[in-house]
Amino acid sequence: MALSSGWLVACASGQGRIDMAVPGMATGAGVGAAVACAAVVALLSAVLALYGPPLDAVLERAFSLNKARSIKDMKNTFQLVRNIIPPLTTKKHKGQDGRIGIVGGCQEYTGAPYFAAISALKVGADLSHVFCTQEAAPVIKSYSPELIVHPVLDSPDAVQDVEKWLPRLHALVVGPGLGRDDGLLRNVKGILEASKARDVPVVIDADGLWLIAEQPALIQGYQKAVLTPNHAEFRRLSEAVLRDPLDSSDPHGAVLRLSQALGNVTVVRKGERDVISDGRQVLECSQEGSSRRCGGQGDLLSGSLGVLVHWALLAGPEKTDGFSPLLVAAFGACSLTRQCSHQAFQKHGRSTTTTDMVAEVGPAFARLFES
Ligand SMILES: NC(=O)C1=CN([C@@H]2O[C@H](COP(=O)(O)OP(=O)(O)OC[C@H]3O[C@@H](n4cnc5c(N)ncnc54)[C@H](OP(=O)(O)O)[C@@H]3O)[C@@H](O)[C@H]2O)[C@@H](O)CC1
Ligand SMILES: Nc1ncnc2c1ncn2[C@@H]1O[C@H](COP(=O)(O)OP(=O)(O)OP(=O)(O)O)[C@@H](O)[C@H]1O
Ligand SMILES: [Mg+2]
Repeated sequence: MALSSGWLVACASGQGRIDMAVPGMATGAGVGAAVACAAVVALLSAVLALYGPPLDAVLERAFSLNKARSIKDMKNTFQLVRNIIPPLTTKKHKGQDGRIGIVGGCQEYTGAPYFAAISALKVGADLSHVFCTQEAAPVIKSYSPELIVHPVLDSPDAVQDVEKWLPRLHALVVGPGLGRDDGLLRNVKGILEASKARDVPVVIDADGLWLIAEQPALIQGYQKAVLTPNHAEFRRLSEAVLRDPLDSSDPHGAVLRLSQALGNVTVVRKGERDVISDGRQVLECSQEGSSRRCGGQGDLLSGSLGVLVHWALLAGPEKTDGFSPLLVAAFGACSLTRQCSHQAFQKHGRSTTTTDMVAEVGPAFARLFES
């Protein structure tokens, strides 16, 4: 809606973009004009209170690129995420929108692989497989009938058992709830090598990053890998790969350097702001999240990213306008996770847990990418 004598104000609300026209600025003079101005300011304030901050302010918070790109670029980056999302049509068969594997789940940790696997489904994957230890399998199965659970990770044939599924998987998320048992990590090393040999994209998180810090050569130069370290994991990786204490004064540079040292593997450093780099460009995502730091939010991110990586690679660089598809996928997963956190917190406040965030994946996805 637009009025010829009015202002067009663009706001981002929970429901997406809302255009509102504010009439009356062209006619007033003197006191009349001042009153009209005050009225417009009051009206705008009320509108902003109702619908949230202006779109540009939302985007400014959500994005920055080497501090030099304009708000137009920020809008474009959300658009690039939209570009990689496959259309829902009646012509597809089950599996086409994503068959994602999660490698993780052991005696101690069953929640993490569940959060990653269910998030992949909620984002839009068709099938989610969990490869976990024998003991963890019945527990993970009992959380959800939607997951396909393979109790193979601690078997002597673990690598072959997972390898036979690789031709049918579009991406693998390695590490949520894996634990650090030496035997399990040896099997995961074999699974990573098999995935690289078959060109399967991998997202490496949590204890998968512990393995990479021990043996960076495992992932060196693999262009279909994304690492998603939290604060502690980033420090560990940086110190192992760069052999220097972490420089906390330059967060963008630190991520850029780690990515470069790993041969342009994409790195997503999670934190108050998420910093993403492929060793060439740096993106920052500070989409409004929440102050709740309950466990499992990173698992939601890595599971979502598994799907988005598949979609981005399928869409290809022509849809991502020169950006690396993995960079766009990572930006999408970070903004989605933070938006889930924001929405869940609005409903549940301090009692928010990752289960509440999983329930927000659909609405948050629609708000960010489908409105
Ligand atoms: N429900 C489940 O099953 C879940 C299972 N999970 C699984 O647990 C496994 C281990 O993963 P992880 O992330 O706990 O391991 P790790 O790298 O040792 O970091 C822990 C230490 O790092 C520190 N620290 C962290 N952040 C920091 C910060 N911002 N700033 C400063 N310090 C920070 C912090 O140190 P502290 O404060 O305790 O001294 C903390 O003790 C893994 O398999 C994972 O998937 C989780 O996914 C959650 C849900
Ligand atoms: N201080 C913060 N403020 C706002 N958002 C944050 C903050 N720290 C992390 N996040 C967000 O929380 C999500 C998970 O990041 P986090 O660092 O908690 O991962 P994690 O430790 O691997 O989680 P998990 O408990 O699943 O292992 C990311 O989307 C990140 O952007
Ligand atoms: Mg984690």
